Amino acid sequence: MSSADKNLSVFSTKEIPDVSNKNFAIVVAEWNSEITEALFEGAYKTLIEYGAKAENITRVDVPGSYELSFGAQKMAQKAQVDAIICLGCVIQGETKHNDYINHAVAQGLTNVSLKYDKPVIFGVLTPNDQQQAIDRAGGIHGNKGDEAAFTAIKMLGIN
Ligand SMILES: Nc1c(NC[C@H](O)[C@H](O)[C@H](O)CO)[nH]c(=O)[nH]c1=O
Ligand SMILES: CC(=O)[C@@H](O)COP(=O)(O)O
Repeated sequence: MSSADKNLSVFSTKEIPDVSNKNFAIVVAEWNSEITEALFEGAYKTLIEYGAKAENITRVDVPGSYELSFGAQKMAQKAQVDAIICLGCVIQGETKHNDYINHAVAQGLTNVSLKYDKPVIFGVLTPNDQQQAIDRAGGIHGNKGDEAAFTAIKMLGIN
């Protein structure tokens, strides 16, 4: 189904777990910071809106989305961290570089999640151009940061 004119950030608010005592790490890629900062703002706002405490949210910055896996691993190794949200934006260029990054970070985050038995959320935009990124970082298609944060909360309800 086309994403045209669709808010991709609509999600069910049923059965939201209590996360008032849960610790979240948000790993943010610095590449395309205009976009990733908007994703972070959305994720942070959503965590607070659904019960997380500001003092229980830690932010870590990495250079690019490819480094999100390493940043996630460093956070997952911390016993007190309950869930990790990874935010990035990989815009297609002239070569296949974006494909290699996207595949690497998707697999890398999955590996960290399974290795440390903790939710590691893929909040990485993979747009074809800047406008598609803007549309998904607080624009007409919602905010992928909101979705990523809400996903982390819901995953903490799985025991
Ligand atoms: N072009 C983008 C990058 N490229 C940088 C890589 O993520 C990585 O930092 C570099 O290959 C060194 O390991 N990163 C993004 O997040 N977004 C891009 O559009
Ligand atoms: C996705 C990126 O790393 C981006 O800088 C690649 O650009 P290009 O494929 O034009 O080298």
